[in-house]
Amino acid sequence: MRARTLWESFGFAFAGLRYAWRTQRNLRIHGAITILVIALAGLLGFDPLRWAVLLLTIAMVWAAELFNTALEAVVDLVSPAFHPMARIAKDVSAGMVLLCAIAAVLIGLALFGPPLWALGARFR
Ligand SMILES: Nc1ncnc2c1ncn2[C@@H]1O[C@H](COP(=O)(O)OP(=O)(O)OP(=O)(O)O)[C@@H](O)[C@H]1O
Repeated sequence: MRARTLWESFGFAFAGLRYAWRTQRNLRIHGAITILVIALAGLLGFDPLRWAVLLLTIAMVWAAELFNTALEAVVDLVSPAFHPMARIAKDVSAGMVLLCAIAAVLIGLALFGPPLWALGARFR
């Protein structure tokens, strides 16, 4: 296979992101939540450590969803017909996304809870 330019490689990566965005409703939901939490973190004046944890958490959920999309495509390619192992592969992958989403909610509570509580206290 011939050597690619860096731009061509980025092009493939963006094509993958575009495909996942177009076909995966969950990813678009993550997109909306990502914009909301980044805006809220900005309003609350997150410190650098809070930003780092927030961005890592967002990346974790997006990466899990993208990996799940890639795995679904591979499973559909090798096993378009029903197969118990195909079901296991897809279910385990869905479990990974669920686990990451639950962790993200808990991390979100830890990150946003104290500053929101402190903000609320000023109005009580
Ligand atoms: N080839 C297959 N053989 C056996 N079971 C399958 C197969 N394809 C899908 N399934 C079952 O159907 C479920 C849903 O699969 P599907 O490919 O529709 O994912 P999805 O619901 O679109 O997931 P997502 O919402 O993450 O895109 C799987 O978790 C699995 O249990």
